Amino acid sequence: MTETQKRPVDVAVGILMQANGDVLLGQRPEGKPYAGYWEFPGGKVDPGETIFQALQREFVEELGIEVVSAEEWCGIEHVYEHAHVRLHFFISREWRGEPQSLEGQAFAWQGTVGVEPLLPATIPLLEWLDKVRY
Ligand SMILES: Nc1nc2c([nH]c(=O)n2[C@H]2C[C@H](O)[C@@H](COP(=O)(O)OP(=O)(O)OP(=O)(O)O)O2)c(=O)[nH]1
Repeated sequence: MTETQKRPVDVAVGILMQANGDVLLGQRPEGKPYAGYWEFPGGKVDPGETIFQALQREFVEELGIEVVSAEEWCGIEHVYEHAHVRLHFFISREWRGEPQSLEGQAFAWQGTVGVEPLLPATIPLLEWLDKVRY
């Protein structure tokens, strides 16, 4: 087992949920592992940050959005070839700003999620999400 597989990396992931249940997904940009795959916006937690602070930072950097509040929803661990990740999913219904493509990525509001491919660790979330959508 390699070093990257042994040590899980914390990742903050945010699901922005509109009043009608639509959620925001983004497409991973070129140059990252799984480029072109769809995901919920987020990224790795930096040293010294709380997971929620990382979530807020990533949303500003990627989308120009200020996440005002979010509730921690569920956690998933997944071992990829490139990393062992511990994903912390938050649901936010309170944010400021409209999403902008600050890293050149595509994004889309989706009801029943129809974009693909999705990052493998995120796929099971969609079924659970349908239960809390409204
Ligand atoms: N944002 C996000 N990451 C996910 C999801 N599902 C999933 O398996 N991941 C994984 C993919 C990556 O291995 C990891 C996120 O790391 P990343 O490389 O995108 O993070 P980052 O933006 O901090 O990247 P960088 O600064 O290192 O370029 O979490 C998801 O739904 N959203």
